[in-house]
Amino acid sequence: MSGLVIAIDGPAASGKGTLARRLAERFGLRHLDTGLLYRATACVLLDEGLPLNDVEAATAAARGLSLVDFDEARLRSREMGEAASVVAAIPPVRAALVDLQRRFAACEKGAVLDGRDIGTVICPNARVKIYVTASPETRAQRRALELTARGEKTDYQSVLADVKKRDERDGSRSVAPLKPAADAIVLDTSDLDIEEAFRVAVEIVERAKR
Ligand SMILES: Nc1ncnc2c1ncn2[C@@H]1O[C@H](COP(=O)(O)OP(=O)(O)OP(=O)(O)O)[C@@H](O)[C@H]1O
Ligand SMILES: Nc1ccn([C@@H]2O[C@H](COP(=O)(O)O)[C@@H](O)[C@H]2O)c(=O)n1
Repeated sequence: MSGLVIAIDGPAASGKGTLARRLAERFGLRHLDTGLLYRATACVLLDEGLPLNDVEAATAAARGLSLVDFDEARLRSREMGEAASVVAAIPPVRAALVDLQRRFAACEKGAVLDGRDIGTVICPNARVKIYVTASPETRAQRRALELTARGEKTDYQSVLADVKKRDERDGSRSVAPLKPAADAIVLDTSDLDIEEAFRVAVEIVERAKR
């Protein structure tokens, strides 16, 4: 039997990265936060002073990515999340990143990947698919707290506007739009703290392993 591939998808700040990291630790698997790939692609364009809709430059940046060069703290800024969702809507950029993600998932033991299209496009045969969501207001509150703790100047209303804009852009693009796979289990964390959400996610994985 092939390895245990766990696909975690969901909108911005829903808590999928937190769950993916913890599930990887619990089940002894590698973890890939695929959002970092799009953030890193956008970062190359911003650093070179190029527009985010430059298809050729964005595609070349995606093809040239090296996971080891990531400056995670910088990539996780609010500016980079917004820029990532612009380059992520360019079909050749997405195509350039497919193999890298599938190779990561093909590890013998399996892997945990989180993003927007893991269960629908990257790993349609994943043994476990969880679609993590929460209300926009809850997600904005969590993200605003996180950014403030990291020293980024921010306020709840503008983070909420960002979250809604990103939902709209990610959900309406022509290729690999954000949506739950038909066979995903939807986990709404609006009324769950991190521990509660993790307990439910572990149960989902344990059930799928049986
Ligand atoms: N169930 C929860 N209750 C409260 N806070 C949470 C919960 N899950 C995650 N968080 C917090 O919310 C913030 C966003 O979580 P996380 O980074 O896991 O989301 P994400 O979906 O991976 O975001 P992104 O799409 O931007 O990568 C973090 O500060 C995290 O600690
Ligand atoms: N599989 C994925 C992962 C991410 N994206 C796009 O990148 C943006 C940033 O992602 P985060 O998870 O780090 O917030 C996101 O808004 C998406 O536009 C994607 O398209 N597919």
